[in-house]
Amino acid sequence: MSNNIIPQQTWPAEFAQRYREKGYWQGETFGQWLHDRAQQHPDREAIVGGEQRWSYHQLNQYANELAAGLLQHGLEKGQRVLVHLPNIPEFISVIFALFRIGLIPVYVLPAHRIAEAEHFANDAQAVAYIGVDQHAGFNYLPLARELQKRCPHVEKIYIVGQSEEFTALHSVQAKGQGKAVPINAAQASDVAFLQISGGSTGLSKLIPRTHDDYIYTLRESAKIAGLDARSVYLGALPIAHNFPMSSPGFLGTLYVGGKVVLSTVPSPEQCFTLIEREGVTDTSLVPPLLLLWLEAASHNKAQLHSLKVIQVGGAKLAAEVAKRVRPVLGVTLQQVFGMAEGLINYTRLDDSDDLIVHTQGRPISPDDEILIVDDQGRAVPEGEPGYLLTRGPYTIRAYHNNPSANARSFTNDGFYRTGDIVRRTAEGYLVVQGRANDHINRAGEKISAEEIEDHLLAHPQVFDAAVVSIPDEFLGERSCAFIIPKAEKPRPVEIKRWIRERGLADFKVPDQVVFVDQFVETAALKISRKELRAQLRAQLQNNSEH
Ligand SMILES: O=C(O)c1cccc(O)c1O
Repeated sequence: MSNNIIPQQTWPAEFAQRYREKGYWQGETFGQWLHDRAQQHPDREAIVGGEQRWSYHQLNQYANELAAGLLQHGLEKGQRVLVHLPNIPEFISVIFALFRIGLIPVYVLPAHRIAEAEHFANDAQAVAYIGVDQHAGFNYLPLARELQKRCPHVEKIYIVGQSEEFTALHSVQAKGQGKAVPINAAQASDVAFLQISGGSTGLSKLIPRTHDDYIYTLRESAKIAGLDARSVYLGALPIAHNFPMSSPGFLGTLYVGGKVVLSTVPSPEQCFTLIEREGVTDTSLVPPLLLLWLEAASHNKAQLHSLKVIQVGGAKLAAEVAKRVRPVLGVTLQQVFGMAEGLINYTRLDDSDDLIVHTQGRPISPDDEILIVDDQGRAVPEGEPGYLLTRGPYTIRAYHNNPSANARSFTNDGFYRTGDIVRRTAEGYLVVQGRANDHINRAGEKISAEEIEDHLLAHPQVFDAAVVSIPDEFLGERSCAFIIPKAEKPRPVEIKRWIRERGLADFKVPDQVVFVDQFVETAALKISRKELRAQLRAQLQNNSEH
């Protein structure tokens, strides 16, 4: 039963045919291309991380060994596996092992905790979890234990590092040594992995990406970012994120035969050292990190001399900050506006400074269809802001196993409602103006207001709660929880602790907690959550201005 991924709504045949005819989908798989690169340039460096330095031959071999070991453990094609790893080389050998034998990784962010892991395990009906003993001061073994207790279908747990009662990942690899595996058990049209959505409404949804569609974005993204075999990409953001994974990210770099350097943290201290030591040419950052890097580079630019391009995305970059990139860092800025569901826009490296500073770029593909519409779904006049809808050769047609989200998020003719509000310039570039969804974009992490409200409402002293985004100079946005207490008012720290103890990622803990007696002054009882959040946000901003 759990062997087969639930059938997806996918591209209609005539679209699929067009995407193949135009050469976007080339029938290639992840398992195949890594094998090809290892044949083409076995000794070239592929991955550097911590003390490890792997050639393409080694990466491919380790992926093979892991794949063979996992098959011996009884895992089967089509099954889902949670991959909960930080920026370490094993992240990459693990996912290629899974790709090769047609197992489906589900990427869990290192910052995610038991609540998220449980949700993804259930949603994907995962049979295994691959994690790490500890990272960034957090011990993941209790999480793995709890996960297995809550989700008995997660039968197998593999751990990088001290595995205690669980299976050590290296023992799986050892078991697979010298065993043959097929280079490629998957079809290019198969789902290769499940990426996670930002969770704009309620819980995160799973995003099924096929080999064909994702490899298309890698190939084009690498071209648009100017990557080639001499490129050295630094993974500074958590590489489980779609952005450093594929825009063009570590996968785009490996696709063209470059070198990937992994940093376990995105701090300027560690990253600048790696950039200098490894001759890093490209990296990607979210706006708050770019601010830190700009600050650090103002005294310390010499270490960055190999760096050529920085992609910035995940949240809107202020033009004032964008302007400082070239003078301060001596590199070309590439703005990226993308989403794990598909559509990616880039400014091009040879664009005018004006486009690079003031827009979020244009789509990858000539077949990315863009609609900008009003509340009634009618196209807005050119240049006016509206809701962004899109459809194309690498934008999903449905979430995994989620009919209600699919009904909300896709039009009948297969356009994805991105939830972003954009306008399009005369040159065809998009400028992000805002969003339709009530999520908080906290330094690139998208937090669903609804998800946090549900957890707050579970608190015994909370009568009602509304979570809103507040502009923040550094984070872009921070979260504020408005709470109507029951008889006894809890302290803000108790509310924050509550969210942590519910097993949620730290970035979801409200930055600010405000207690109020009621939400609306008037008798406007029929107010929507969305209007309510807007009112509260305005209220807080008015108060802070007075
Ligand atoms: O999800 C994102 O924010 C994002 C940003 C830039 C590039 C991407 O691929 C993304 O998924």
